[in-house]
Amino acid sequence: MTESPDLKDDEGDALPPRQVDHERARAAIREYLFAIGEDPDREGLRDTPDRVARAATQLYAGLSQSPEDVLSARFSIDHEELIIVRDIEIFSTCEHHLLPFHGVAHVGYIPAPDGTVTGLSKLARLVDVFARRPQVQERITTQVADALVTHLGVQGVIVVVEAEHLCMSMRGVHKPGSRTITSAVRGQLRDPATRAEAMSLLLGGKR
Ligand SMILES: Nc1nc2c(ncn2[C@@H]2O[C@H](COP(=O)(O)OP(=O)(O)OP(=O)(O)O)[C@@H](O)[C@H]2O)c(=O)[nH]1
Ligand SMILES: [Zn+2]
Repeated sequence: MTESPDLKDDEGDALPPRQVDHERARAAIREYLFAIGEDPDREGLRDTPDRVARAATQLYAGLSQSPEDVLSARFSIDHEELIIVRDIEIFSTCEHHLLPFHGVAHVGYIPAPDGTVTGLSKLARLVDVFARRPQVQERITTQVADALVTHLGVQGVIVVVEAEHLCMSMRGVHKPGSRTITSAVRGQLRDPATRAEAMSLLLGGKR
């Protein structure tokens, strides 16, 4: 397994990618069902711990993936202008309540000075690497931006994420429909004119 530099221990050393321990997850969900007053042996719930453990391998697949693997697809096309992929659907899990948050991510970047770009789909894959972990929205946003700087050497990047958090909709404060918007901007895209152009392209025609 390759090391994943974005996963660090308390000393800042890189941790190896993590796989879901299926048996442990299954046993924990069975126990959780007992804890909420359910009977995990009743017919409808009998296979639920196993299903939830299998679902966890998808929901948290990003824990075993690293951004540099995704960004290894590179093409030299001598392009040094803004590239934007917007409306990338994003599903993540809030690390506070383990409930979903769902929305869209928009990613724009100005390639490295040598004009090297990555595949368009890789931007969406990069978002998934960070979204498929227990997360907060701000961290996904900054991790995507920083990965493009670190691994692709981009001259500028802007990432905007808009999402609804089910922990705010179906419990707690009970505010369905509220959307949280986060952004991260690096390099040349901090320039006000470039940033304004990027924002109008990112959000253009949507409002
Ligand atoms: N900043 C940030 N907060 C989040 C995110 N997802 C969930 N939260 C918030 O995490 C906070 C946790 O607050 P706590 O007071 O510790 O937990 P709680 O008692 O369940 O809070 P309530 O949700 O207000 O009922 C809540 O305000 C959530 O809205 C996120 O992605 N970013
Ligand atoms: Zn939450």
